[in-house]
Amino acid sequence: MKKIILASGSPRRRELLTQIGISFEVVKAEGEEKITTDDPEEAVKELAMQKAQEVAGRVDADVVIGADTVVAVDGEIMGKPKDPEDAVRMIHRIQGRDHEVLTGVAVILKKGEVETTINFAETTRVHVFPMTEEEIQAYVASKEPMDKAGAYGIQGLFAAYVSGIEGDYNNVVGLPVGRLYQEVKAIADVDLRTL
Ligand SMILES: Cc1cn([C@H]2C[C@H](O)[C@@H](COP(=O)(O)OP(=O)(O)OP(=O)(O)O)O2)c(=O)[nH]c1=O
Repeated sequence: MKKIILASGSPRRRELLTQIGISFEVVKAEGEEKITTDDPEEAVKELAMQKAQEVAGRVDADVVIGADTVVAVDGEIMGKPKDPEDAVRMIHRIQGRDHEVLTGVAVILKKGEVETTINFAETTRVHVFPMTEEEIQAYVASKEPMDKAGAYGIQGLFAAYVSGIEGDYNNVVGLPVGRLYQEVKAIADVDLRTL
């Protein structure tokens, strides 16, 4: 059996890869990633690649998958909230309007001496109902926002405030598994489920 590594500590990404029948191990990337651009698409691609490269550099594997998710609204990139006040600020920015969730994906594949890299960003538009101050405070008090980009989880309590999305739902949760699986098959001729 060839070795696939997910370079992410996110339980959501783990569940999504497992859901489509991929067997893998988790090795969380260490150190701080650095963004060198303020373009959200380029930023998430860069962050995902840094995570995948860090792990591929120290662990022997056939495939390493890195990912990073951010929320973008009016050109502002929002990662995870620093504290509850930051979470309140982020929810204020997205309530009652649309924003984008971007997940960058990086895959490093090694076949003998040949190394292939795949790096893309997937964007999903999310529409959020208007929220009252009480609703925002109660949502942040639930602690659900604290480990999530943009301070919300569409798969959790926050679903009560989502009126719709355009694009891949799994991308909002943290990994566009369909596109990931298909791109690896098309570009590297590798089936991640049977590798
Ligand atoms: C917008 C949104 C984000 N998220 C999550 C997905 C990611 O886990 C997290 C964004 O943080 P990331 O920094 O992308 O990932 P991570 O820190 O969880 O894991 P690692 O750095 O080890 O790869 O936000 C949701 O679960 N639901 C949502 O609706």
